[in-house]
Amino acid sequence: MMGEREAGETEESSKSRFRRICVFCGSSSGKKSSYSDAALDLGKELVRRKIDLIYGGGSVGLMGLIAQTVHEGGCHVTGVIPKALMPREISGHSVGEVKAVIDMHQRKAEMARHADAFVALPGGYGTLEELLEMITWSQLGIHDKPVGLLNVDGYYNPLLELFEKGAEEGFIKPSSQQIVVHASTAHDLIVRLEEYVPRHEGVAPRETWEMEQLGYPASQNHNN
Ligand SMILES: C/C(=C\CNc1ncnc2c1ncn2[C@@H]1O[C@H](COP(=O)(O)O)[C@@H](O)[C@H]1O)CO
Repeated sequence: MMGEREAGETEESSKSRFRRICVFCGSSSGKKSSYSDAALDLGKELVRRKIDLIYGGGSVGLMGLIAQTVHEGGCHVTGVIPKALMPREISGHSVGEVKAVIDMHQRKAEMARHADAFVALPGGYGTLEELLEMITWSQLGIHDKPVGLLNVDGYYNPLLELFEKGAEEGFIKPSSQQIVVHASTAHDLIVRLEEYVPRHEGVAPRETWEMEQLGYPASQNHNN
């Protein structure tokens, strides 16, 4: 008995608590094929669960792989890209919807506002900065959306160890350690994100952190 589901759908593919997930990932592909495989795998997992993608725009590196996979799978792709990165020689040719924004700050605010959860694939400084800001915003109570690390081939082990050390040394509250959800496969990570319940105390109530107060009114739209 399939109930409300269509033929071929599993329980996982028929519903998700997330409508859109924001993925941060390398503008390069990295040296191991496992990084590209993981980007493709995550893209397929989003499609299976009918989750739309928000990402940094462009077609370079792992960003391009996941965007292409989600787009070809029939889910919506929104690339949020600062005007300065829009020339094709920098970011390549985007798929799906492209939202042009003024700068990196506005990009992050846009991504954060529209996503229901965040996932970081392997990446460099840009990915780390985006990931850490979403963790910090969760810690402060700006949002309570799940933040996940796809720890492909142990790429993020040193960062996870640093977080442990931060807690041991008294810089990260034990209650804030649960903000970061991690797994080594896309399937396991999405399952954990679906189950995530925020348990830490934000520093200030969320209503007092409206994005509008950060200088990015919801009505502001810089589509070209
Ligand atoms: C620097 C290079 C290409 C720049 N092209 C980019 N296009 C779109 N978005 C980008 C680009 N570079 C960085 N980003 C954002 O940061 C994350 C990736 O940065 P990383 O340093 O590669 O990890 C990504 O999530 C984007 O939001 C040529 O390599």
